[in-house]
Amino acid sequence: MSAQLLKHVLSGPSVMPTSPNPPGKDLKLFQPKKNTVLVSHGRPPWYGEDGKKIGNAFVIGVAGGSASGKTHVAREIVRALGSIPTVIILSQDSFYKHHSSEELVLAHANMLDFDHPSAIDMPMFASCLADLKQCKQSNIPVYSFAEHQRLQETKYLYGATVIIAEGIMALHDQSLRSLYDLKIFVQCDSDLMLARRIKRDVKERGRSVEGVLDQYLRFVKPSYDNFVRPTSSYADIIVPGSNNAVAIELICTHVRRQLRERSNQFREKMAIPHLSIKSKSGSHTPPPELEELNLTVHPNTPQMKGILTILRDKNRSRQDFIFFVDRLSTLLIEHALQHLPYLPSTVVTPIGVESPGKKLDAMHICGVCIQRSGGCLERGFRRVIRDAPMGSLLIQSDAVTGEPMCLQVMLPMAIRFRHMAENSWVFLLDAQIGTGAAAFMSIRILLDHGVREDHIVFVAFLVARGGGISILRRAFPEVKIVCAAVDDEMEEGWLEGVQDELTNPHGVGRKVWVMQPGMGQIGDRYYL
Ligand SMILES: Nc1ncnc2c1ncn2[C@@H]1O[C@H](COP(=O)(O)OP(=O)(O)O)[C@@H](O)[C@H]1O
Ligand SMILES: O=c1ccn([C@@H]2O[C@H](COP(=O)(O)O)[C@@H](O)[C@H]2O)c(=O)[nH]1
Repeated sequence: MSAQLLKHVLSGPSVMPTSPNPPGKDLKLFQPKKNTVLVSHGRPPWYGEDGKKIGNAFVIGVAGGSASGKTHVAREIVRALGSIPTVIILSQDSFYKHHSSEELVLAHANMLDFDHPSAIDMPMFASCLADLKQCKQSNIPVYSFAEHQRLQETKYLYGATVIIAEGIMALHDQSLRSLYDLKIFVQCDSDLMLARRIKRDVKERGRSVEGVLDQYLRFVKPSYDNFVRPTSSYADIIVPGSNNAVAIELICTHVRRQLRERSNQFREKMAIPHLSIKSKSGSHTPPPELEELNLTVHPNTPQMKGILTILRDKNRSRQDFIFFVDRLSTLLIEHALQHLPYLPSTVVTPIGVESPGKKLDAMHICGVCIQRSGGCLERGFRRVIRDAPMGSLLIQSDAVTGEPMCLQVMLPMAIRFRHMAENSWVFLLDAQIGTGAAAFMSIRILLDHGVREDHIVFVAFLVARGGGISILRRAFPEVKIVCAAVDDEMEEGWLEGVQDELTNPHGVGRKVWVMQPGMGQIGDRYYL
């Protein structure tokens, strides 16, 4: 088993991975949570150079009787996959329907049938699963076993490479079966299932032994015989409900092979054919003409030149650097506001004159900074656009392949819900666009959520003309890119032995492909 400890990301800042293998944690005791995106070393690109998605998430359906061991099998698969980037165990239990007060009275008397296929909201389950499979976000319902009720809240999920959907009826409907790449049925003796269910429901679901037995005889066993067991004929693999380590290893070998076939050396494609004119590697490709790039470059006023001169000066103090970065980000965000829609608006002035003007016509505006250096633009953003929610994306290069890896997605509410994302304007903030790999991934994440391409305004201090910008422009021509300057001169190459707390705490052998325009490592200069 891999030594990678899976981490729960997306449920709060405290769960950011701090190290792939924290000391003192017993991996055997580690229980992968259901309905949570589990991240090991990050998610590699799931799209090609054209910005279009390559394939879908790999979806496994796991059915079987109640307490047959479906959750156990799903968790063991996650554990055995170990370093697979991002996994969700999606539980069918979340999709039990909302119950009326009359139904709740029956439920608490063990008289409500939870084992009939009609008890589960199959269309909703299929639609959430289909969204996740297509790399879109989903806000799934939350169900309380203790209350026998669907709760008000929903759970936001996004970004899994592998999805394991488990439930007694997971193979029942064709609409679900058509979404699976692999169908599993967990086969278990009825007496073992009953014994496990009594133990589990008393301990974890607040039930009495008598109640569990009543419900079992009235609903659970007949339903197993009539609806659940027959679905085993749809399964690709029948896994025993106990002693199933060999079956699980076989499944994992299959999944690993499938994922390998889908991998795609993205960083190389972004960087290699577009070497800069001052490349250290000696290869020369003419950079694109500025007009071709369709950038919104801030007018090169003397004041702008002055700020850029200060920021390019490697001998400037950190205090100066921070002060002028904040000024520059304020100016750039002001400049970027020209891309938002405005409506005519007439006001009456204090001297009683009607004055025709404009007012902003955007429903939701939010900012998303690409960590860490995108955070340098946050202060400017907040100064100009008051009260706009901010989110962040953590994207880092893989230590071995150099691929951009998505480690954390913390998006504002307006983007988490698709209907709101479709009406949102998003300012994506990063200090510079070099290889363009992080910008590419961030734009793709927003598009996956339903943000319109022409509603994305990317704001960066500098763009490297010979970097990935032309590929980025070709892939996402509608995105507005606003910058202070476009640099021909930049440093380019592999940075070796970089130490960073998240992915490579010891700094050994880590190589990062860098293309840095004239301000160098802006995040380091601002924060360190
Ligand atoms: N292969 C197994 N070996 C030992 N105990 C198991 C195994 N599979 C499941 N169990 C135990 O049985 C109980 C029910 O399993 P669970 O996976 O929750 O069932 P399901 O999801 O099918 O309802 C749990 O307490 C679990 O620890
Ligand atoms: O409110 C509820 C909802 C469901 N159940 C029982 O749960 C099992 C399915 O869950 P497993 O994790 O697959 O065992 C099903 O047999 C229902 O009877 C419940 O008791 N109360």
